[in-house]
Amino acid sequence: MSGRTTALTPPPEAGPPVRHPDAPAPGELIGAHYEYCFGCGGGVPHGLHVEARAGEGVSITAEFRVKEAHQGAPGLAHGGVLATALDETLGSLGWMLRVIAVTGRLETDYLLPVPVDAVLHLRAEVTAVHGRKIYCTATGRIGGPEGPVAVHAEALFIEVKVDHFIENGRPAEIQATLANPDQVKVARAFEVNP
Ligand SMILES: CCCCC/C=C\C/C=C\C/C=C\C/C=C\CCCC(=O)SCCNC(=O)CCNC(=O)[C@H](O)C(C)(C)COP(=O)(O)OP(=O)(O)OC[C@H]1O[C@@H](n2cnc3c(N)ncnc32)[C@H](O)[C@@H]1OP(=O)(O)O
Repeated sequence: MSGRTTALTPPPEAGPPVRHPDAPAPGELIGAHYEYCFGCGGGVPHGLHVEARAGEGVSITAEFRVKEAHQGAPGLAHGGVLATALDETLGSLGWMLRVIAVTGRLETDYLLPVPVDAVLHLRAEVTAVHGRKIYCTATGRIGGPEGPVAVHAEALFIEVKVDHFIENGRPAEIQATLANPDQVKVARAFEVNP
């Protein structure tokens, strides 16, 4: 495709991604990383409620059902919402590498309109890693897991420590999160000590 930025092309020194030995088994459901995450949290009524599963290698599969609250045009999903679904799926790749990573850059191609009530079948994979930089791609298909590609993304995620959230998040939510044992368990899964 044209117009790609060089920032999304791994440098020659980049290495292949390595699945962490403690990564969840293929097919295993990956729960929400944060209850109030707009992408995956159960505590957000109009959120996307993306449901992700570990894939083979360093990959993730996920599903997102487009709801009325996600429209941009009559009966069609908003492009930003679809980018969120891709971003969320890509973010879950951290579970396979056992690192926390945030989106640095996300480029999205919209190939087909996605109607309300459609299920977007998502798949993301890491293509290369260079230091803290994680190069990855994702697709969203409609009509089934093997259906036509409706959206495609290329992204660069950057590894961060849990301090990234503690230093930058609004204190009220950070304190509530650190007081929640389930949430601390999620952070521990990444071998960090909040
Ligand atoms: C307290 C409780 C904690 C709760 C959380 C617990 C657990 C979390 C668990 C799981 C998380 C799991 C899943 C998450 C899933 C989905 C969420 C969706 C993902 C998101 O929605 S996440 C939100 C949006 N995201 C941001 O909010 C980032 C804002 N941003 C920054 O916070 C900084 O910008 C940062 C940290 C990215 C980098 O800052 P920095 O100072 O650490 O590092 P630096 O700038 O040196 O960059 C290092 C190297 O990356 C290159 N680089 C950086 N940015 C680039 C860009 N845009 N384009 C091209 N290259 C880029 C540089 O060029 C350099 O490259 P080089 O090393 O070659 O020089």
